[in-house]
Amino acid sequence: MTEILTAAQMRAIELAAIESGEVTGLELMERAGRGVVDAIFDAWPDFKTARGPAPEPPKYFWQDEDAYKAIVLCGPGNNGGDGFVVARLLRDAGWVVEVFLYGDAGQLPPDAKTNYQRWSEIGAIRAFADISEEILNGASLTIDAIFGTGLTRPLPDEIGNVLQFVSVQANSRSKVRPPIVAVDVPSGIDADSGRPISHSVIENDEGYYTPALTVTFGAAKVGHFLDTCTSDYSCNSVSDRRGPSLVVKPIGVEHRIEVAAGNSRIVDLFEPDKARHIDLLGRSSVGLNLLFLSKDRGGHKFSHGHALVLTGGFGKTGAARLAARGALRVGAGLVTLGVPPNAQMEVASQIAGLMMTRVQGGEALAETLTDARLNAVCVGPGFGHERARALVPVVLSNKRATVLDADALSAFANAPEELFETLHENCILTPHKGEFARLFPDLANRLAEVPTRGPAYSKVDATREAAARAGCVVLFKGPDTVIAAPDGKCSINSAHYERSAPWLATAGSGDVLAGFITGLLARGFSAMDAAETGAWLHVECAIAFGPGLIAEDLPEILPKVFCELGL
Ligand SMILES: NC(=O)C1=CN([C@@H]2O[C@H](COP(=O)(O)OP(=O)(O)OC[C@H]3O[C@@H](n4cnc5c(N)ncnc54)[C@H](OP(=O)(O)O)[C@@H]3O)[C@@H](O)[C@H]2O)[C@H](O)CC1
Ligand SMILES: [K+]
Repeated sequence: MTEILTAAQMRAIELAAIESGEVTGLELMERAGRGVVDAIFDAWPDFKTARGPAPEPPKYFWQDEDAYKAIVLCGPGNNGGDGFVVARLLRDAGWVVEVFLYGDAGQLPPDAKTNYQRWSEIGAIRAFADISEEILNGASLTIDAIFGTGLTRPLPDEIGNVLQFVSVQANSRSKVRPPIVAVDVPSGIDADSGRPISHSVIENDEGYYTPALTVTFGAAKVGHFLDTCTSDYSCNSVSDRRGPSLVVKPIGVEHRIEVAAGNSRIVDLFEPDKARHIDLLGRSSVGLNLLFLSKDRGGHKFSHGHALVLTGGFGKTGAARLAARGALRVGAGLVTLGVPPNAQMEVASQIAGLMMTRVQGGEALAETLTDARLNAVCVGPGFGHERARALVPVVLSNKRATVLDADALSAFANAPEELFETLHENCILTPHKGEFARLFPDLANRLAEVPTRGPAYSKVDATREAAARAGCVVLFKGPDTVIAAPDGKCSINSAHYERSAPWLATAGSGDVLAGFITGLLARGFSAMDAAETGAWLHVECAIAFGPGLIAEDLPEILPKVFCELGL
């Protein structure tokens, strides 16, 4: 797990570092600008040479001069200050650089003003009004240093119009365009929520602009992994196949940010309210309870738990069978499918390795659950609303660790409070966007409103509120899956940037996820650990399988993922 920060947390760290006397704001800005230029040269090694010929393939630009040319768009705050540093360093590296400033140079904050002056001594600064399509198209690279973590309100039209064009540039699939590098955060995107504050101004048919590369400082920001910030429109990224890149450059304040297990966490230092802490489930598995996934040599099947996966009726059992297969592969000792009589034949012919028991109504289910060895239940995939309304209360009253998915959630759309009253701390709800809106319509509406102020209401906020209301863990699915516990503990399971897994968007993939989590519950994981580990493994499986993935492949590739983890 990796710590990710809100804009306020990052500001607090920066301030503490400056106030302690260990670094000046100006030095931090210099390191930030240097970080951007280093990241550019890492991403496009040809740019280091400062002069053409244009790299082949791909063609990054239209070159009509010897030197590479950068357009640097600077805003009125410290993000703009970083832009002036980048301009100077690129020029030192032999580039032609054109700088544009939004706003009044006299109003720049002190460190940005110093760097403005340093640049003024070596180059011109023009107003935003002078920017044209021709200028932007004639560059090898555009640097977006307009706004970073300080964005508070909708963008003025003048900036919106430039970003509108940049957006078309970045998103064009028909032409090779000069890449865009965002300093800290793509301008107009709120650093906490990943949502555009300026929605109406810039969004076009192809969506918000996606930089080829975003370079952020010290730690990634929460918004980098949420909502629009993770949309994947760019065809002009560092590597087209991989999609947009996010690079975190150190600026010397990292000792103040929790980086490794055992260190004090940022939240302990700056926010006594531990609930504000947010983890990122990224490439690193550090912090996940993976050792617990190994099976000790002396164990037998009952020492790894017994999961019950309830199925729907005839013709509707596929989803639950996928979940059951996931539960078995993730290591539950036994998995039993609870099947209504009309689906027995269908299930019996397709369940190698699984067991089956007859579960028609509430009485039969209560009887089944008298077996205390059944320690985890999955209910919802392919279940049907009627069956869910009858059986979910029985499952919940038996207080087993339980995953409620799909129909087990939607069936309570008219009376979510009824469901919340019966949930307990060992439950996990796994809604996708539509199911979330059925159970938490007010939170979904708030999330759907176009934000007019930053920090904007985010998927993290909504999931935390939902978990507190439901009194159990909520895993809000999507390409930006957010997992929250009632006490506010929260993580984002990222499937973006170097962990991009677009093939996961396939029918049945959510059923397998519910099965993974149920299997982990059966193995004794706590609800939050099971949700986090299940979601993380789910993405790892998709990455391990790659293109062509269908849901059935997810459980089958899990052994390979386990092997690579050294289990
Ligand atoms: N955190 C670090 O360790 C470092 C951060 N650096 C860089 O600094 C920015 C954050 O700088 P900050 O000055 O706080 O914020 P911004 O540059 O993003 O923007 C603030 C200014 O913009 C005005 N503003 C905000 N929204 C709008 C808008 N919609 N339209 C017009 N103007 C807007 C705001 O004005 P106010 O009236 O709201 O005060 C500010 O003037 C961070 O992202 C990093 O890039 C350091 O350089 C390195 C260390
Ligand atoms: K920016």
